[in-house]
Amino acid sequence: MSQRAERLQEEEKRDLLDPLMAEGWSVMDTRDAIHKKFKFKDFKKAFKFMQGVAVHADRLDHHPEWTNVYNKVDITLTTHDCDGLSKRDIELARHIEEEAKNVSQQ
Ligand SMILES: C[C@H](O)[C@H](O)[C@H]1CNC2=NC(N)=NC(=O)C2=N1
Repeated sequence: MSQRAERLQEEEKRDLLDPLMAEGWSVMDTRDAIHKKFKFKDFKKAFKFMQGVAVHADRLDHHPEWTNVYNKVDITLTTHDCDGLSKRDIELARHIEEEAKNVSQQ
Protein backbone atom coordinates (compact mmCIF):
# COMPACT_ATOMS: atom_id res chain seq x y z
CA MET A 1 0.00 0.00 0.00
CA SER A 2 1.63 3.21 -1.08
CA GLN A 3 -0.71 5.96 0.16
CA ARG A 4 -0.20 7.23 3.65
CA ALA A 5 -2.72 5.92 6.18
CA GLU A 6 -5.12 8.45 7.66
CA ARG A 7 -6.39 8.28 11.19
CA LEU A 8 -10.15 7.57 11.35
CA GLN A 9 -12.40 10.40 12.51
CA GLU A 10 -14.72 9.67 15.45
CA GLU A 11 -17.96 9.30 13.47
CA GLU A 12 -16.42 7.14 10.75
CA LYS A 13 -14.69 5.11 13.44
CA ARG A 14 -17.96 4.30 15.19
CA ASP A 15 -19.61 3.15 11.97
CA LEU A 16 -16.69 0.98 10.93
CA LEU A 17 -16.09 -0.44 14.39
CA ASP A 18 -19.70 -1.35 15.21
CA PRO A 19 -19.71 -4.67 13.29
CA LEU A 20 -16.31 -5.59 14.72
CA MET A 21 -17.43 -4.84 18.28
CA ALA A 22 -20.36 -7.19 17.63
CA GLU A 23 -17.74 -9.87 16.81
CA GLY A 24 -15.93 -9.31 20.11
CA TRP A 25 -13.34 -6.67 19.27
CA SER A 26 -12.92 -3.86 21.80
CA VAL A 27 -11.35 -0.43 21.71
CA MET A 28 -8.45 -0.15 24.13
CA ASP A 29 -8.62 2.37 26.98
CA THR A 30 -4.99 3.31 26.75
CA ARG A 31 -4.37 3.50 22.99
CA ASP A 32 -6.21 4.25 19.76
CA ALA A 33 -6.22 0.56 18.96
CA ILE A 34 -8.55 -2.46 18.87
CA HIS A 35 -8.02 -5.76 20.55
CA LYS A 36 -9.42 -9.29 20.56
CA LYS A 37 -8.45 -12.56 22.17
CA PHE A 38 -8.91 -15.70 20.08
CA LYS A 39 -8.98 -19.23 21.46
CA PHE A 40 -8.72 -22.39 19.35
CA LYS A 41 -8.93 -26.11 19.99
CA ASP A 42 -5.17 -26.56 20.13
CA PHE A 43 -1.84 -25.07 19.04
CA LYS A 44 -2.11 -26.52 15.52
CA LYS A 45 -5.30 -24.54 14.90
CA ALA A 46 -3.94 -21.38 16.50
CA PHE A 47 -0.84 -21.57 14.32
CA LYS A 48 -2.85 -22.29 11.19
CA PHE A 49 -4.90 -19.18 11.97
CA MET A 50 -1.72 -17.14 12.39
CA GLN A 51 -0.38 -18.41 9.06
CA GLY A 52 -3.60 -17.33 7.36
CA VAL A 53 -3.50 -13.90 8.99
CA ALA A 54 0.18 -13.51 8.06
CA VAL A 55 -0.66 -13.93 4.37
CA HIS A 56 -3.17 -11.05 4.60
CA ALA A 57 -0.78 -8.91 6.63
CA ASP A 58 1.92 -9.39 4.03
CA ARG A 59 -0.39 -8.65 1.13
CA LEU A 60 -1.81 -5.54 2.81
CA ASP A 61 1.59 -4.47 4.17
CA HIS A 62 -0.17 -4.04 7.47
CA HIS A 63 0.85 -6.02 10.52
CA PRO A 64 -0.76 -7.06 13.79
CA GLU A 65 0.78 -6.81 17.23
CA TRP A 66 0.12 -10.30 18.52
CA THR A 67 1.11 -12.95 21.01
CA ASN A 68 0.47 -16.66 21.00
CA VAL A 69 0.44 -19.01 23.95
CA TYR A 70 -0.55 -22.59 23.02
CA ASN A 71 -4.13 -22.29 21.70
CA LYS A 72 -4.59 -18.55 22.37
CA VAL A 73 -3.78 -15.64 20.10
CA ASP A 74 -4.14 -12.07 21.39
CA ILE A 75 -4.25 -9.44 18.68
CA THR A 76 -3.96 -5.67 18.81
CA LEU A 77 -4.45 -3.60 15.69
CA THR A 78 -3.36 -0.01 15.18
CA THR A 79 -1.55 1.92 12.49
CA HIS A 80 1.91 3.06 13.47
CA ASP A 81 2.19 5.33 10.42
CA CYS A 82 -0.65 7.58 11.70
CA ASP A 83 -0.38 6.73 15.39
CA GLY A 84 -3.97 5.48 15.64
CA LEU A 85 -6.72 3.50 13.96
CA SER A 86 -7.04 3.65 10.18
CA LYS A 87 -9.08 1.82 7.54
CA ARG A 88 -6.21 -0.63 7.24
CA ASP A 89 -6.92 -1.92 10.74
CA ILE A 90 -10.57 -2.43 9.88
CA GLU A 91 -9.69 -4.31 6.71
CA LEU A 92 -7.19 -6.54 8.49
CA ALA A 93 -9.67 -7.21 11.31
CA ARG A 94 -12.25 -8.39 8.75
CA HIS A 95 -9.77 -10.82 7.25
CA ILE A 96 -8.81 -12.00 10.72
CA GLU A 97 -12.47 -12.80 11.45
CA GLU A 98 -12.72 -14.83 8.23
CA GLU A 99 -9.57 -16.77 9.05
CA ALA A 100 -10.77 -17.50 12.60
CA LYS A 101 -14.07 -18.84 11.29
CA ASN A 102 -12.40 -20.97 8.61
CA VAL A 103 -9.93 -22.52 11.01
CA SER A 104 -12.55 -23.19 13.70
CA GLN A 105 -14.86 -24.92 11.22
CA GLN A 106 -12.16 -27.28 9.90
C1 LIG B 1 7.07 0.58 5.23
C2 LIG B 1 5.81 -0.16 5.55
O1 LIG B 1 4.89 -0.03 4.52
C3 LIG B 1 5.19 0.38 6.83
O2 LIG B 1 6.14 0.39 7.86
C4 LIG B 1 3.94 -0.40 7.25
C5 LIG B 1 4.22 -1.84 7.61
N1 LIG B 1 3.20 -2.41 8.46
C6 LIG B 1 2.47 -1.66 9.29
N2 LIG B 1 1.64 -2.20 10.17
C7 LIG B 1 0.94 -1.47 11.04
N3 LIG B 1 0.14 -2.07 11.91
N4 LIG B 1 1.02 -0.14 11.01
C8 LIG B 1 1.80 0.52 10.16
O3 LIG B 1 1.84 1.75 10.18
C9 LIG B 1 2.56 -0.25 9.23
N5 LIG B 1 3.32 0.32 8.32
